[in-house]
Amino acid sequence: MAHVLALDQGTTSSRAMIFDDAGRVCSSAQRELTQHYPQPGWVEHDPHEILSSQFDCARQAIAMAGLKAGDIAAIGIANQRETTVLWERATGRALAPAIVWQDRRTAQRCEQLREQGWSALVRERAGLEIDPYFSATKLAWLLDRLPDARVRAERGELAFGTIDSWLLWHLSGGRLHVTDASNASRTLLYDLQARNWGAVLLDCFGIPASVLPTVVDSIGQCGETDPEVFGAAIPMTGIGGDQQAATFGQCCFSPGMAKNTYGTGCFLLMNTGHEAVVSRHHLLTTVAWASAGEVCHALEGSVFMGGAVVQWLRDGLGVIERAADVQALAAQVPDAEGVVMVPAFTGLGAPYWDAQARGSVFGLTRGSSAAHLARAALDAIAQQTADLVEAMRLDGTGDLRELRVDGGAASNDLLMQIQADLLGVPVVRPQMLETTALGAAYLAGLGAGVWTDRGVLERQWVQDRVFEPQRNADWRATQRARWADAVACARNWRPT
Ligand SMILES: Nc1ncnc2c1ncn2[C@@H]1O[C@H](COP(=O)(O)OP(=O)(O)O)[C@@H](O)[C@H]1O
Ligand SMILES: O=P(O)(O)OC[C@H](O)CO
Repeated sequence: MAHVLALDQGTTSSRAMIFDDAGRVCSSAQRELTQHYPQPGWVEHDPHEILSSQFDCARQAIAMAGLKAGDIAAIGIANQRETTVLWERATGRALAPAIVWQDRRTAQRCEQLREQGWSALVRERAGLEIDPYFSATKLAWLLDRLPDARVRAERGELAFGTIDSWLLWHLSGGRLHVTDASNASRTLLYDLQARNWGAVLLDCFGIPASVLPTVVDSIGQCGETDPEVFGAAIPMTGIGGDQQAATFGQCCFSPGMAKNTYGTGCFLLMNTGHEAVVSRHHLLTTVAWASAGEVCHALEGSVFMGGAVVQWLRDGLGVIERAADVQALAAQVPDAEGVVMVPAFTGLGAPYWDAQARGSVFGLTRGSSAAHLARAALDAIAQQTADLVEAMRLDGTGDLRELRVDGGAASNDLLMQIQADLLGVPVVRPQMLETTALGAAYLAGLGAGVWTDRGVLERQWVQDRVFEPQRNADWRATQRARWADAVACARNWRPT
């Protein structure tokens, strides 16, 4: 029996899971990652803690499965995307903390670039919005702020990478400086048509080509681990940004299929096939995966506050003890009774891209309780997702037939029912909710020949529950209109 090791390096934790060739979980290990907030709007990780936590749990997962490194057929990597690391090639030491995708320090620079009129060209070439979310302005910030960094980068002494590149560099003992196309397509520097770094984009963001990794396929061998790391050389045959990996793990292999992951944020990706559909409604065009020179694209909507709203109810307001308690609290009331929450705590992502909007609650009365707030929080998660589905429809993707769901908050039955009601399409939850790690294993297993084709994987996908819509179109229209009003009010509020 063949075994595949999946490394899932996420925003809040590093995870490692071993799967057998029937797609079953043999072992799983996880380590929390320290979050650093050195200034308002800044979010950082220690790149070396990312390495130690990820490698420790990989070793633990191998041991827990009763295996040795030599028994592992392949390693697949799925990672938090956009997060930016700059390191010294000679020593492999990071020059500064990693700037995390949630970090807003380059908001002004992005505004400047938008004012200079770069948005249309960038959207056309990179498929993305000019927003601090993506890597390019984070990397430029490091090159401009760290002593001698720009000169050293131009001399070829420094390497840039998203977390996949950073892990691969150290897994290979400093031999590999690569990234896959799905991660590259989150940097603002990758030209979707040229299928490589784009000279105009490098110019726009002021990035020297000498710091960039080589772009490789998501499926296929890119190298082997240094035997020092796990005790034997293991082929590394799969790489994907975590949301693209989850799309693969959900077996959304055909155009029109979509998944939404309800984690800290919500990330909805729809497979658009070979075509890189450029959105006219502020969604993102992204590489889903690349294999044997073939590229599959996706339209993506990224929502910054998903399950994190529930964390706020827990840690900020203290109205629940555990995230899962939100369901019972929200179920105490039949609906939010006019309370609408817009969770723009860090601005709004797709399709608004409004860095200035702030979290707001509307419609409070003397009768409003914690239960109404909890209900409004779940409504808000589902409404933000409905915004994305609506934008996709306007982009001409056709009507969504069903939405596959995963991530921590997808275990919430009430949220899933609200989602189905607001979308008017079935919401389908698989038994396996760790689809990111599963997707990394699938990419790697296909790359190593553990699985011969995607049909085998489709047969391993098992449904847990389908949530059918229970409300009519009039109800949906009223709810959506109320939400649109609330979003407009939240966007009119300007923080001082
Ligand atoms: N039953 C639940 N209902 C609603 N939200 C939940 C529930 N369980 C977990 N969450 C939320 O889901 C998120 C954790 O999901 P996870 O997929 O582990 O996220 P990530 O990979 O982004 O760290 C947290 O923000 C948490 O508040
Ligand atoms: O680490 P996650 O699962 O919250 O995913 C983060 C995304 O990749 C950011 O784009």
